[in-house]
Amino acid sequence: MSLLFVEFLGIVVAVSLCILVTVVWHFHRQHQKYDHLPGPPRDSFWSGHIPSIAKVMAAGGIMDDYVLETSKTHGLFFRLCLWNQVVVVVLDPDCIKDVLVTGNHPKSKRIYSRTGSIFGARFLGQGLESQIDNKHWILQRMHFDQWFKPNFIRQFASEFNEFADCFTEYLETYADNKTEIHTLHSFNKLTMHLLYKVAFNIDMGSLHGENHPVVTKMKKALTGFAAQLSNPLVAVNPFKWRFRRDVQKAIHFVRGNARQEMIDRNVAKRNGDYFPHDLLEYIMDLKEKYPSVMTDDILLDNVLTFILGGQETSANTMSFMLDLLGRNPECYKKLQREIDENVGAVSVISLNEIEKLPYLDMVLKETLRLYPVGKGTFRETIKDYNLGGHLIPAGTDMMVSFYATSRAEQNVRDPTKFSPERFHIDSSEKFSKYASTPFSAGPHTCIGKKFAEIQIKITIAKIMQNFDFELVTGQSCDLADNAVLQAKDGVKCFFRPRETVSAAS
Ligand code: HEM
Repeated sequence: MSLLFVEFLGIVVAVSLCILVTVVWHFHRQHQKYDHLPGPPRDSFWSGHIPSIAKVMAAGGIMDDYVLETSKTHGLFFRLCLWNQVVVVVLDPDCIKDVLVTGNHPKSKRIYSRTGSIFGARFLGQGLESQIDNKHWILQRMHFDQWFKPNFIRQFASEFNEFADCFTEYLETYADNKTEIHTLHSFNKLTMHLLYKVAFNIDMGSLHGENHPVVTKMKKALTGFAAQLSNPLVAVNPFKWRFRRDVQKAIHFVRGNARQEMIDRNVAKRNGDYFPHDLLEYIMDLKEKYPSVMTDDILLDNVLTFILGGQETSANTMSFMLDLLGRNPECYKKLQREIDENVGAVSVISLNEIEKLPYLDMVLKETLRLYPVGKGTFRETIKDYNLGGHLIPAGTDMMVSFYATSRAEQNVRDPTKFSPERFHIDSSEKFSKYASTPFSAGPHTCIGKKFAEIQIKITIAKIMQNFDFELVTGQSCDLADNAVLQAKDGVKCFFRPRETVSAAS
């Protein structure tokens, strides 16, 4: 061996040792900063609690199941280590109020900066969901809040009805009590078509047959979104290059399509054509009034944000609702009775009629308590912060798991039981309103809550008006975590037309 080679080897070993010592020191300092907080012991110095989380996921659970399990032994406030990153988990309702509402904490930069682009392709960009600059977010939110106000959304009641009718017509074709309907696929198509129509006046065609190309590409983009959020290694894995390329192409297609819609609308407006006050119209007015805030790119970011925020969330909620009703025949019958008695067979369900269905409201709330499809959210401390008597260092991510909070025995009585009555105004069971916040709370609360509630209630009421259904047997209750919470088997049902529907009294 030449002297030169030995010297070279010596340098390589010394540099590697220096790197190792620096990394060990960094990990050690990171852990030390949080050692005063409660939490389970780390599985490993390097990966922290990742092995335990991976074990739960390998057994068919989601990360939030691990969080819920941990809360049984470590309480409603604890720290978790994900590699060198420490996350403070907050499941205590009073602390959640502080994290989401009163404490004025911004969204976590580490988490939300990853939602702006997927594999380098701009996706949600700097729209409401991914905007981490608070000043810019406030400006956008202030403008969009107007469009999503309940009184504004009410004017779309006829479109919500029209789409629910298209959906029942679609179901009729297969309602022979022996054809399996994958309700999640069907609801996904419905919510995508409805969003495009109500928000952008775009007709995506029939619910039967092949998907519209935008639906197919959007699905691909969403798969990439979920993959990037759940496993950052997908972005660098050389064997995944084809997947990354397809996702990038899909995103370019979807953004290009939305951009073209905006151009076409401009031309049509110049020609004096009539348009409803849809979201696109509203967005384009904003651009004229505030050209420096609402650039073309920011507007496109928000178009995609509303589609992403509104489509799978509502579709999954409706599937979970059918699943829970199918497994709880008494609740099913009670809901059907309420709809028969208050709405009967009317063909257009107005918002006044929807307000006459308190049990439907309770069923929706209880469904979202058990399956908060948005799962959770993250905020960040900008200075050292005292939360519930625990000192949290500046720059820490605080995770609120809606799923684990509303399933924790400390927060809700008999939490795994489906009991819509617990949301009755006179219920003897009292729990904090921060024990179940599926639409989040505080300034970042879901902007589309009213939109989702109206859409879901009209669609479910129409299904119950027209059909009886039962779950296909042998389906698992396993959950999948694909950016939103999903039923792995998609909630398959058999439908049959109802024989008689009594008139509303
Ligand atoms: C059952 C249906 C829905 C559920 C459970 C849900 C849940 C949530 C949750 C938990 C958040 C807060 C996320 C966070 O704090 O990071 C959120 C935010 C948001 N949602 Fe929804 N959502 C639903 C439907 C919708 C609909 C229909 C739309 C639009 C058409 C929408 C648009 C948004 C937007 C834009 C945000 C970001 C708000 C902001 O940060 O200013 N969502 N949603």
